[in-house]
Amino acid sequence: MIQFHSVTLSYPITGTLALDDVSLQIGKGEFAYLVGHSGAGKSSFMNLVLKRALPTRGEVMVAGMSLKHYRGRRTALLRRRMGTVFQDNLLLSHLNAYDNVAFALRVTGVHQREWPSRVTAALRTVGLEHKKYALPVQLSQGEQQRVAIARAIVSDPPLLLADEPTGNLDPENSREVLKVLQNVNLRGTTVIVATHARDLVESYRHRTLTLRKGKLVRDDPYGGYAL
Ligand SMILES: Nc1ncnc2c1ncn2[C@@H]1O[C@H](COP(=O)(O)OP(=O)(O)OP(=O)(O)O)[C@@H](O)[C@H]1O
Repeated sequence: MIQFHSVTLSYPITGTLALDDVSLQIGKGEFAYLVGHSGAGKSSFMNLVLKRALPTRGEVMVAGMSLKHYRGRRTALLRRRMGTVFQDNLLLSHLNAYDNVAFALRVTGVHQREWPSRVTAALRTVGLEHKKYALPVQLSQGEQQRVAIARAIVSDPPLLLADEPTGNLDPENSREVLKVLQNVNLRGTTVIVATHARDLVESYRHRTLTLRKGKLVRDDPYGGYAL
């Protein structure tokens, strides 16, 4: 699903070396954590996969195709095929949970006739079917994050990128969100989670990639937090 071939990212202007000669492969259907101290390069990794940043050297491939070959409209289409969940998932405050999730289908051009079944299924996956009429303000932070996950998966993306998805959550909500991400993975979606949450990485073991100062220093197939 993702291949990095000797990828270096040095940000223009500041010249910061965010990723340094990183090579790795993440297969279809895998669940992988990306861990590392602040500034280690986790978000930069995500930005490269989303083609929000371009490698200074090396090559990034997604679904077997080099991102070099994606331009303009195709880049936009590629991004739409990736679900993203971030720490601060801003739901639209005037829309209820259902409409927030449906909004993702509207922008991807899915026919309106398909919305009810798909939105309901996505809300069911995150355990919030019963809260579909709730506005974001009426939901806990953990529930809001789960709506954000429903929004990210409603268009059935083959790949889900989650950058600090539990960053704002207490331990109980963090575990709920992690379980939801695991369920999404069990349905076949490749899931990559960048996180600082040592307890989650230790409790819910998956392949763990460790970055240190932009270098990939560990790749543990059975997980474990080794910072
Ligand atoms: N747009 C940018 N321009 C210049 N430097 C940047 C930019 N974004 C990130 N950096 C730098 O690149 C390095 C890697 O940052 P990155 O955000 O990828 O780390 P991170 O592991 O995600 O950190 P955190 O856990 O704090 O989010 C850091 O030194 C950071 O200051």
